[in-house]
Amino acid sequence: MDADIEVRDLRKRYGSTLAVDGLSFTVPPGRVTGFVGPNGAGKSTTMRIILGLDAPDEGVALVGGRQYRSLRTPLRHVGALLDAAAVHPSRRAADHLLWMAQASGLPRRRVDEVIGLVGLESAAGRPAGGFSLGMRQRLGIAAALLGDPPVLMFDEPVNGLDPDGIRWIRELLRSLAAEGRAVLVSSHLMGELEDTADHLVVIGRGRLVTETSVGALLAAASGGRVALRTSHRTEAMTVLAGAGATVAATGRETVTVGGLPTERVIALLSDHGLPFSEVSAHRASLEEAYMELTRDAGEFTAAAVPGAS
Ligand SMILES: Nc1ncnc2c1ncn2[C@@H]1O[C@H](COP(=O)(O)OP(=O)(O)OP(=O)(O)O)[C@@H](O)[C@H]1O
Repeated sequence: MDADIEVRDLRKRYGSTLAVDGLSFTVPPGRVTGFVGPNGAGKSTTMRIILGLDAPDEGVALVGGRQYRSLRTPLRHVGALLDAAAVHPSRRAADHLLWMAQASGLPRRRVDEVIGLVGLESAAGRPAGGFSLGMRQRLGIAAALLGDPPVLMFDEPVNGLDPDGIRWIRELLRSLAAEGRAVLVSSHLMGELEDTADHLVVIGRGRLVTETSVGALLAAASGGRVALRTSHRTEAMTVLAGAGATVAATGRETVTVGGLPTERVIALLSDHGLPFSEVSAHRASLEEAYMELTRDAGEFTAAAVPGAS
């Protein structure tokens, strides 16, 4: 079976809300694909449709070339973490996994394996109702991994986690992709995916904004700009802007400069006796790249910032 997800011309309406509006994208094997868009963009709806939990009005969603509902043992094809709270509170973690494994004809030893993979050994015999959010996320991930599936989907997996939990999930996602699996991970915050995703599917109001590699997006957003650190920020900005540069303050002592080569920036500062401690090629953050990407899409930006006009 192919390890990929294919979404083609998907459309889904709830009453007067068009949640997904003609969306198409693919999630190939061997990399982490970030699924990004503001709250309400249609990410969860798309994931639910991929998992057969909701039916599209138009279009198809395929896992390994097949519709979810046609899979006889779905856990072996795709694992998903959509809602970490979806475990009966009085059920012990190991029993929850065993029940899932038995329903899919998976051996009991697989339960112990996934408990080990997510580091829940010491809590496996306890009722899930007493679990912290981080432990519930781990249990949800253990369930997703149970069938050793080639395709994995995680809806906002780092929501509410502490820095250790976030680091753990990032490393796990990367290692699952390195094993050749197709990994789709959603987030409404671009920055969260900076160190995790290789590729991005960006959506807004149910429509595709762009499908791009993280590297290409960052390179385009960094586009020949120079990062400058100086204790004389205001004076430096005045001099550089006077020479035709586009300047933007990024911190108390930091500025990005567009439209002038590095040598010219250095020459201008030196000519005006302005000290600087650092001049380097600017590396945009994913958040900056995202803002740039959506800046001209007025409708999309308005959706990203409720109440903005
Ligand atoms: N079952 C439903 N009934 C009615 N409207 C719904 C339903 N599910 C989603 N919607 C609406 O569809 C739109 C898309 O919602 P969805 O949850 O898919 O977005 P999202 O990108 O996952 O957002 P978030 O980042 O907040 O999770 C929203 O306007 C939402 O209110």
